[in-house]
Amino acid sequence: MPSWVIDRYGRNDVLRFTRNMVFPIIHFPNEVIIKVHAASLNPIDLSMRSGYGATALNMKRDPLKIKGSDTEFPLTLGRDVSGVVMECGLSVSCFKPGDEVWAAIPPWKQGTLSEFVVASGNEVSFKPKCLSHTEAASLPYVGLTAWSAVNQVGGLNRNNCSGKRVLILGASGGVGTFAVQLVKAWGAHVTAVCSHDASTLMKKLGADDVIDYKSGNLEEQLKTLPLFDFILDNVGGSTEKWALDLLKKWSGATYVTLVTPFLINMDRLGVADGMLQTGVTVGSKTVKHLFKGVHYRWAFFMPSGPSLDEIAELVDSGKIQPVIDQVFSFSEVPKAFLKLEGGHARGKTVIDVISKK
Ligand SMILES: NC(=O)C1=CN([C@@H]2O[C@H](COP(=O)(O)OP(=O)(O)OC[C@H]3O[C@@H](n4cnc5c(N)ncnc54)[C@H](OP(=O)(O)O)[C@@H]3O)[C@@H](O)[C@H]2O)C=CC1
Repeated sequence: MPSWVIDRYGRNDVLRFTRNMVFPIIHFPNEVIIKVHAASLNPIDLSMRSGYGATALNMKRDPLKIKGSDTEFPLTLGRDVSGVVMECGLSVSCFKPGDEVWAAIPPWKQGTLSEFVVASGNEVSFKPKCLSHTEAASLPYVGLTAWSAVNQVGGLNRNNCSGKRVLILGASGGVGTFAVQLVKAWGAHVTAVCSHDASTLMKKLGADDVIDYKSGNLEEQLKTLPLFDFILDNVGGSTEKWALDLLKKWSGATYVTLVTPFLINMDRLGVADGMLQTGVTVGSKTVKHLFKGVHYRWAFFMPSGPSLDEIAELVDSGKIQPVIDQVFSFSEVPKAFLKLEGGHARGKTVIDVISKK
């Protein structure tokens, strides 16, 4: 089947189009095969192209590897899919061939830059009815990441979010544009931090305050605002040195970052030492900030069909809309990677897998 694959890690020239990728088969009774209509790219695709996370991901891939090949290559990138169910394993009762579905495929599985992809039934959900496949493919990975950070790790939900002051750093990208809409839909007061040229988009998505991080000292600008109940950090780096001081103290206020050294530590130090290092880092930071009266947390993308069901409801009720930066045809996948690599995302980079171009 037609797929974009890599045979080694590296820069953009490692991407290779083939018509001869082996058609996927159902290994476990809970799996479904999806015909991919559209996919999208995320920063993790760029990182994985260069070998990021290979140590940990290869451990998870092992059960599949022993079924045929002794390496992870040829490896297909791409995490998001919107498409149509082609075949279901024997224990799949929620879906049948012909259903229009969406999913985010975890990074240890073969990806969606391909004509077909295999997913576990519990990773799949019915596509929002109001969206085309192209629109739908822009949401699962960033939506589930934001859901994990805001809801599962941060503890915010539709019942407790009303009136809470939420700060989103890096609000103009894939995760940020979703997170702004999510907490706004739950009634929060949202402060979005982005470049000046994204401020109209942020207002359109519902942000109450928009701060341009390039105009003057960001920390000083944010200190002039009332304290926050929740911070989502999509930027990382030096931000966490000062951002936690913007939280209300001793009130359960939480800072959640998506930029963590979890997989890098394992690539650098091996699995055991990498996990140890990660545990020590997150543990010491959590305790340090707990003594200062605020919560410090890391969050990760979590594949989940049930969470996608909830996201689909928000989409179909008009509370969350896809934010698409640019759409590429399947033949333009390398160009789409270069676009993503250029940074300054305003929402998502989408691939129309079955377009005729
Ligand atoms: N832990 C996990 O499981 C996951 C982690 N992530 C991570 O979260 C981060 C965000 O992901 P995603 O939204 O998909 O990325 P995108 O590339 O879509 O967006 C990043 C956005 O941040 C903006 N930006 C860059 N620097 C700053 C800054 N200093 N302050 C404010 N905004 C800034 C960029 O625009 P501009 O430069 O023009 O301002 C861009 O709009 C990435 O680092 C990603 O790796 C994502 C998913 C899962």
